[in-house]
Amino acid sequence: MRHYPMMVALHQKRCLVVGGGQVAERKIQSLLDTGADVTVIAPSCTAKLEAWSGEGLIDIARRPFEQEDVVHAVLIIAATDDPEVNLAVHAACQPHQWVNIVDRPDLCTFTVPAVVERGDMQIAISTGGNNPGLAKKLRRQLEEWFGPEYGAYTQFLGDVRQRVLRSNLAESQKRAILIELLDDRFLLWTRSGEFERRDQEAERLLHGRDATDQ
Ligand SMILES: C[C@@]1(CC(=O)O)c2cc3[nH]c(cc4nc(cc5[nH]c(cc(n2)[C@H]1CCC(=O)O)[C@@](C)(CC(=O)O)[C@@H]5CCC(=O)O)C(CC(=O)O)=C4CCC(=O)O)c(CCC(=O)O)c3CC(=O)O
Ligand SMILES: NC(=O)C1=CN([C@@H]2O[C@H](COP(=O)(O)OP(=O)(O)OC[C@H]3O[C@@H](n4cnc5c(N)ncnc54)[C@H](O)[C@@H]3O)[C@@H](O)[C@H]2O)C=CC1
Repeated sequence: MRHYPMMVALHQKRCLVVGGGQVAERKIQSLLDTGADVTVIAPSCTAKLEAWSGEGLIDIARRPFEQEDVVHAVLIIAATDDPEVNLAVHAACQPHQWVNIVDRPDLCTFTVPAVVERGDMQIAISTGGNNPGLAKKLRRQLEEWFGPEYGAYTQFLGDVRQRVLRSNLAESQKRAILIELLDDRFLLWTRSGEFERRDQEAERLLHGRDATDQ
């Protein structure tokens, strides 16, 4: 059955990760980027997880998993190296909880995609569990195509779009500007650091005249 791709707001949501190894660390990194409230249950953790705990970014309970640990978590990831423990985590979860069992794709109610991250712009890649290595390879290829400028570019497009939508322009004019805004020149100016030129052109679009005329 195909999974539904969605971007989930996890800010301050309680997330439980059982296991504190390399795989757990990778999943936790992306959870922290969302502002999730992350608790880790594991007898031993990687140095990075210990460091995050020291900085107050995550809570670690340094002991084996217990069934009651899943209570109150909206999202649970079982990432231990013991298949039986991972199964026990799955068994403890309720149907309304989002569950990822790292060694049992068939039991996952969500899986984690490979992600190209450029500020607010994200490209998520799933292979439907067929080959995570392919997702990783495609992520690396796309990272070549979508450079770091896409973060600032997305921000710029968001700011101008908001101004267009809040303006008193006619709907047809708004639509025309939003289409024009996606012309590659704005991307190229962002890439080359010509922000003033880019922003002036955006002003010209918004006001229908040369911004320097003002
Ligand atoms: C179903 C899923 C569940 C989930 O974890 O959410 C899952 C399951 C499994 N992964 C396994 C192995 C590997 N996974 C990776 C890497 C990643 N795995 C990720 C996601 C997913 N992995 C979900 C499906 C995603 C999709 O639809 O494609 C990525 C994309 C996201 C992330 O984890 O952050 C991340 C790349 C991030 C990046 O670099 O961008 C590598 C490569 C490496 O580590 O270098 C290997 C070794 C090579 C190999 O085995 O292919 C195994 C066998 C374990 C064993 O051997 O016991 C299972 C279990 C099974 O398949 O049975
Ligand atoms: N889905 C994915 O992306 C991938 C999944 N895997 C699977 O993930 C598993 C874990 O891999 P790694 O993180 O590399 O292993 P690891 O050996 O680095 O870490 C295992 C962790 O599990 C913890 N643990 C063991 N028993 C526990 C218990 N009873 N309660 C709580 N924590 C417990 C350990 O303390 C340790 O922190 C592998 O066995 C493999 O099956 C492996 C690669 C990718």
